[in-house]
Amino acid sequence: MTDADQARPTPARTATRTLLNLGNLPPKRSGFGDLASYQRTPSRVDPNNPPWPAYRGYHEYSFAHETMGKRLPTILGKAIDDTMRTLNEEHEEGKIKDLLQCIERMTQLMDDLHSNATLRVIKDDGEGDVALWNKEIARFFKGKNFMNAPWLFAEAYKYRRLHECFSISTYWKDYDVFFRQKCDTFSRSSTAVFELSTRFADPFHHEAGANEEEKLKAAKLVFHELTQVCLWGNATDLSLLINMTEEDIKSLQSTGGEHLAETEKNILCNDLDKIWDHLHTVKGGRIDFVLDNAGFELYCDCVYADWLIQSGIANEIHFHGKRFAWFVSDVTHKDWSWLLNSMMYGSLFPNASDAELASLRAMAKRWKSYEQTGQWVYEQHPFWCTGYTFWSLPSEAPDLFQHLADSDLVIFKGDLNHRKLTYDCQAPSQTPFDVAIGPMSSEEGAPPVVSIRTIKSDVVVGVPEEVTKKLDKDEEGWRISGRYAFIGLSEGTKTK
Ligand SMILES: O=P(O)(O)OC[C@H]1O[C@](O)(CO)[C@@H](O)[C@@H]1O
Repeated sequence: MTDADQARPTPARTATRTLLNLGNLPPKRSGFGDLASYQRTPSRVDPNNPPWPAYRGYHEYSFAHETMGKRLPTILGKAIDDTMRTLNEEHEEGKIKDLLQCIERMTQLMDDLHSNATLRVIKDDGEGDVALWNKEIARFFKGKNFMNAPWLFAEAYKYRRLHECFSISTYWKDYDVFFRQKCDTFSRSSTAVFELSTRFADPFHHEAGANEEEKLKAAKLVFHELTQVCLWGNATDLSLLINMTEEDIKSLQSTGGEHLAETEKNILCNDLDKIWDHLHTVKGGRIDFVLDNAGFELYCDCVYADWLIQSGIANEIHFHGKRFAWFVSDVTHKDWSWLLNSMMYGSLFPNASDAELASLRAMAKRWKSYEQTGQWVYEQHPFWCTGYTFWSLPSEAPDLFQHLADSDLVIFKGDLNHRKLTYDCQAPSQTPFDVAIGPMSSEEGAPPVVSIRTIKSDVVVGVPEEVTKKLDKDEEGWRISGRYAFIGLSEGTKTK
């Protein structure tokens, strides 16, 4: 019996059973059509039963299988190595013993992953999300394990359990097992970092004597290119690229105009023009970034946000990060501060010229001043680190929804946010983006929402069926390669 069958209400039992002899009719056949083409009625959607069938770890055809079976244990193994390294560098006995217990808990988590254990509740570690987690487990995932729970939930649960290994300790509550990797990748991104800083350190200005029409045209061109810089910044994903060389990093970080033009054809759903039509009418507004990865991607997001302020479109930018280490490279407050401070004071790039370093500092100085004046605000709502998809955002985090509703545009960065927006299920690819994100587009007060993602997992919406069918046929692995991308807009209901 499939999960979908299990969720169906049991029909009322009839008093007597009538057995018909159907011997002359054609035999019963199974396997009619593709399960994925049936949409669940909205009232029956819940975290274990998405609008279309979920991806689950036991689905060997999906990236869920590879992730749950191989990638997560590898990531956890590396996390244990990192913690051992910290242990070897520590000198206080109390802290050493405490950290050893964290390592024991990580080893237990590894056993649970390997043995496909049942998902237990999260221990009360005083975090603001415990009630949300345990309510969801009790209501929808009782008795489920890592492989048969929907992939999105099981994967998020693993990162929450990893956090718990530390959050219940005495001295290591905020320890980030991925911090070293995140810093290291940024410091190996010098080519692309300086490509941008040397262009954007000087305040943005229009050509002298340009008229309004020319200014608008120029702004549109910058918008087009910077949005793509912000998009391809999402390609440097540490959870996928476990042992990246400097050359790998360089080829992923496309910031040059020529490369951008070449890669624009890989944006399978491209609402850039529609987004500009909306954005250029906004003056001194508020834009929100629901962040994805730290380091280079965050740096690109900040360059973009800086331009949004300088162009007069926005006067306020809210950045939404995670409260703790999440999906390897997601931004935490520590990553945010580290980026700005290492740009300003660090010496991460020993081969850089004085002019390059000066350009980086000039930008960091301006970004820090935005923070001081309150034009840039960093936030970290507990909801972002739960297993809920964003279909549940209005109901499970109404305060956050109301807050986002005040924005002129909410930009969701990256693959994971895209999975959460679309319920990470097997929706037909031609499903329009605003249909796929459900309440985030239809709820009263829903703000305009943009998803900017390089495609790194199975779910694809907003793309004609013939395009995905051809890719499925011709290019194995295209859904996880990060070679293709998505930039989609939902206008929301605010202005309607
Ligand atoms: O950093 P991003 O763009 O959210 O990508 C995260 C990656 O990890 C995944 O969650 C799979 O583990 C996918 O969403 C994607 O492959």
